[in-house]
Amino acid sequence: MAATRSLSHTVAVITINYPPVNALSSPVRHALIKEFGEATKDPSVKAIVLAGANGKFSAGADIREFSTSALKTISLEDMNETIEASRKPVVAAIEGVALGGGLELALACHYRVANVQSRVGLPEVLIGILPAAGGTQRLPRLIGVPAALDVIIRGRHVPATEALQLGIIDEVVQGNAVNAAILLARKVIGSNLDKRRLSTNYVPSNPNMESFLDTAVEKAKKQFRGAQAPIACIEAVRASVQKPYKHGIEKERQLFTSLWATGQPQAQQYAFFSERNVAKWTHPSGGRWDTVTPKPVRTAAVIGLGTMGRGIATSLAKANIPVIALEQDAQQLEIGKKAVNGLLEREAEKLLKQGLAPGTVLAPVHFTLHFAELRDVDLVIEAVYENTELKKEIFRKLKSVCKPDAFLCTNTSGLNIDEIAAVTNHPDLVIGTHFFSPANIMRLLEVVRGQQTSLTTIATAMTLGKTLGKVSVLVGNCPLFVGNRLLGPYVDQANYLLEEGCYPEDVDKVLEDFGITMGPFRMMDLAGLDVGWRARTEKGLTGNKVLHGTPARQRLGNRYSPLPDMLCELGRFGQKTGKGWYLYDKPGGRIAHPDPWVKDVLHKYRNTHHIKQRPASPEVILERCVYALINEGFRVLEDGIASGPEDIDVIYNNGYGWPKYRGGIMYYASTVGLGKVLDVLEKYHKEHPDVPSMKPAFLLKKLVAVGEPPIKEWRTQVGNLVHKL
Ligand SMILES: CC/C=C\CC(=O)SCCNC(=O)CCNC(=O)[C@H](O)C(C)(C)COP(=O)(O)OP(=O)(O)OC[C@H]1O[C@@H](n2cnc3c(N)ncnc32)[C@H](O)[C@@H]1OP(=O)(O)O
Repeated sequence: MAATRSLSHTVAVITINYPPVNALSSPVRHALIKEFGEATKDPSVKAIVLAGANGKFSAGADIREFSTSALKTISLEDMNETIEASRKPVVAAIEGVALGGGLELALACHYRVANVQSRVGLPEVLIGILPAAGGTQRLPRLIGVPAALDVIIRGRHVPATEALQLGIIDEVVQGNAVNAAILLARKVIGSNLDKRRLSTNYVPSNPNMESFLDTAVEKAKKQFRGAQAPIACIEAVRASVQKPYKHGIEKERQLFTSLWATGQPQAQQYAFFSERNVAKWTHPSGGRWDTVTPKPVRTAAVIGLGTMGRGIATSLAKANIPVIALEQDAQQLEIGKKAVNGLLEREAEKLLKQGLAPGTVLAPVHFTLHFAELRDVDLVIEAVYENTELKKEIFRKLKSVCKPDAFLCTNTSGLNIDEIAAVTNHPDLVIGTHFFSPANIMRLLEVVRGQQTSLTTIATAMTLGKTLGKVSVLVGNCPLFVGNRLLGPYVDQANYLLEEGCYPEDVDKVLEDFGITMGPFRMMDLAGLDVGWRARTEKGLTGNKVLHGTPARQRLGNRYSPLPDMLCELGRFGQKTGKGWYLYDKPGGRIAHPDPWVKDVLHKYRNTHHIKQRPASPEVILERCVYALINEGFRVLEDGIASGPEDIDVIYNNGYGWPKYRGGIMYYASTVGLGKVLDVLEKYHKEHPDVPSMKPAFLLKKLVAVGEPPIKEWRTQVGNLVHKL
């Protein structure tokens, strides 16, 4: 049964029971209407409590139903109207989550009681839609327009204590919310419910309301660049102001329909499910997430307290895993300790605000200089800077101090895991973890399996990622793994565009207008141009190792742009030096100004190399940069480094500022049409055979040849391909 009913004296308790998250699917809506109808008719029932089984009220509408006709059976809002109209008081008992349609259902109830650990919210905007079951109409009526907009546009999960302060919740309890709701229900039997029916109230307004909403639209356009859902949310809330409820509901429906037609909800919902699917990892050997048992990680150690190590140590402590943090000398240890303690204090403040005792959530971090103290930990994360020799030296030490079954992780953004694992006695227990900075905030984690990494090690690292609140993607071991590997051809195209006539701000603008958080040049300035320069110097692409007589714009017969090297040779490393592709007010400044010096250098460079200036159109800039990413994405799939397009998309959405409303790089390719991507790449490659990264990938050609199957079927084609190679 999708919903059950029991009786507690005069109170009927109707419980949604639809694992895993009590989504309000068509069977649930039918069952709720049936149980509710019976409870309403039953003269022995004087009040009703609505609850969710297994400690969760409801995660809202069943997202999988949006693209089916099931949503049209009984609409959520029809159901909500029936509940709100009840003459018997209805109390929502919120445990776990009341999100989206779940909160909208609770808002249709006359009272709401929540457990202190629960969260409520209207996160529809994050999946490209708006709360269209009365949420944009009832919430402003309850808490006013500014507070409602803040909750709706950001789609944030509001902790119960904050929800109480905002007025969303009537009562917060430490214990069982259902028992508390029954008590409240009994108290309010026979009371006047007129004011508790939110749809009958008017939204508080003031003369500045229209301009407040106009400003909100302008802000949202800037902040969410191209995402339509936040704007639709504001327009729906606008329709609630001083208008009858029915008017607003009609507007909600219209906006939902127009949003659906943009394709953004479908892309964001693909992104939502992809994030869940990547947890269901598979290994080329046949091992899978559901057949391998992870080992518990009760204690962990972090080696190196630079930016990454601090974030990782904080992340572990936040997940209630006691940490031993190790540094090489007393001074570094002291600096690291201060930084970690600062981060933990901020976390403690957040917990206090949520009414939670930090001591029960945050585990202790112990700081040390001594490797011997790592002897009992279950898992070590080495997070020293990117240098294979240094990492190997540390892993040699770990081999002699750690217990033999300790898992050893190396945090790297692209070094060879196998080379590091080879210096230990148990390469099967070694795995790569590529955290993104700041590691205590960024959600993405690339988990990198080496040749010998065992399935248990993989399962343990993936589970740890989940415990840390990360979205973890299992990838294979190749230089730069998935995320950074794809950046190579993308940045190359951006550099070539400069050579040919564009300026950094032209290229960045096109990609940022497309929705990418930061264009390639602003991104490089932020990351530090010296990082790539050092790597190119080590590879012999620039610096003293380049053979005398090598043409400036060629390496090993392929096209090469020396422009970034030229900047670095002049000490222009980006934001940190106040100069890079852009000019900043001061070293460490954040506001990028187009730099006349860069323009001048580009003019001279083009003259020196006899390059005819041909500024590219926005369409060409977009295609060259984005299709370069896509093509490398197909190569990553061919090489078995990522196991499906979703993996690549999750990585780019969560670690590289790709706009989620475009689904992901590979999803975007599927919406453009693989045939078109192939044509553009083929044309480019014909004109520039010296840019091998733009040679269309075999898998792309194959998918076009088999009739461009939908993205969910690409995995099968990859499987066939890998078997045949
Ligand atoms: C007409 C429009 C009216 C209303 C619109 C809506 O209500 S839209 C839905 C709004 N709700 C949300 O966006 C909530 C989405 N879910 C979550 O944020 C998380 O799942 C949640 C509830 C916080 C639980 O997180 P947790 O990490 O514990 O689990 P996980 O995310 O892995 O989810 C478990 C499985 O449940 C599936 N799922 C979650 N929410 C929904 C949903 N609303 N509809 C359908 N399915 C949902 C999720 O995909 C997981 O499935 P699995 O097969 O196990 O991978």
